[in-house]
Amino acid sequence: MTASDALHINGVCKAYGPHTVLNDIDLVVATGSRTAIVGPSGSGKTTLLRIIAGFETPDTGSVTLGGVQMANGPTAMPAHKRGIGFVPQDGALFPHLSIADNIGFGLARHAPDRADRITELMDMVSLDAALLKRWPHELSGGQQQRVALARALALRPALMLLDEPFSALDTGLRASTRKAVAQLLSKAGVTTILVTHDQAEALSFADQVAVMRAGQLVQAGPPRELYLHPKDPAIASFLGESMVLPAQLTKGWADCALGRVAVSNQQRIGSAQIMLRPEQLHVALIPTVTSIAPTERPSVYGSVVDCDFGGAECSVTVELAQALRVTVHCPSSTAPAVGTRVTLSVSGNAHVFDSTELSVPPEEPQGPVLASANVAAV
Ligand SMILES: Nc1ncnc2c1ncn2[C@@H]1O[C@H](COP(=O)(O)OP(=O)(O)OP(=O)(O)O)[C@@H](O)[C@H]1O
Repeated sequence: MTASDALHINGVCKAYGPHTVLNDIDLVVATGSRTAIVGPSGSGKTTLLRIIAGFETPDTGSVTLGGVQMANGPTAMPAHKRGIGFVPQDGALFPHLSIADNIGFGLARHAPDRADRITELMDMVSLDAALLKRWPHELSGGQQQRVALARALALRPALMLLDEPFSALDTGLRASTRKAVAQLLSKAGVTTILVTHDQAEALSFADQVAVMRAGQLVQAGPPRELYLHPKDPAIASFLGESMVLPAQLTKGWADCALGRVAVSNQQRIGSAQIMLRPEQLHVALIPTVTSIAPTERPSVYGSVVDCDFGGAECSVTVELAQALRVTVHCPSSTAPAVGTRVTLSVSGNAHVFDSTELSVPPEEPQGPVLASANVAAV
């Protein structure tokens, strides 16, 4: 453990009766950083957050915050002594208290600086002090979430836990509230853990993303690292649209249904599964043959069979050889029409999934594989 590591979770296990909910969780969260915990419903995210907060105890394993032990198996420090802020999904403001009294709930009633501190907290969460006299039901959902955050910040917590705090907000408000909250927590230097179902939210909010699956923490790291180099296809598709293809690898190249594609792993040879993100795929109208040099000729041709209009972007489905279909996102302004013949090209490197059984070189070198079943997802 180092002094800069705010939170250490070591070997945490939790079961309810015969049902194991958390299985040997290890996680480190650095001081002042933001971690997002994502995973499918029932994977154990909220249980882990509740153990950190002190609302539940682990069966085994420990939780340490700033060098102080919060829990070691069922022996645990009470939640109110931990110095941890918690903002639940619905904000959970007290409906019978004014906004000022909600924010000042944990502050000493007769403290001389109470009013100043409440105004300062309103300012921190970018709310007008004129709202202090209102009741919770007189505020919008986004304003209520900010009040809930101000109430949690009032006690200057060492760690802030956010349990899906933006999920009740509509899309536009959700994005702006998320950004504002991220900025203010970062400015205040508060270490934060966010639990969310929304992978885009996790990727944009956090310095570290931790992916949970069936009670296990399957991968944790910087958002870009997880998005571009997920450990397995399930994590890949959980973090965004992905296309997983069987391929044959040779020295930095993969031969697959999309032709020859550069890969990030130069060492691997033989059979493997590779992944591309949709933004790496590009369609273009077929150029006249004389206008391109032979080496630049794209290797894959297809026909547009569907174009799904989505506002700024269209999802264009292209049928390749052997009836393989691939969906590509294009700006609506340049999306090719159904029936158009197009070329499909790939930019950047494909990610190669780790797989020990596939890293053994095949006995016979194999030629390029162009068409194969299994163009998964997108
Ligand atoms: N108090 C409890 N008693 C029994 N089972 C529980 C209890 N709390 C949670 N569980 C079970 O533990 C599992 C994990 O629940 P948890 O709420 O941690 O998942 P989650 O990943 O947060 O899910 P969601 O995204 O749907 O909120 C679920 O199967 C749930 O039914």
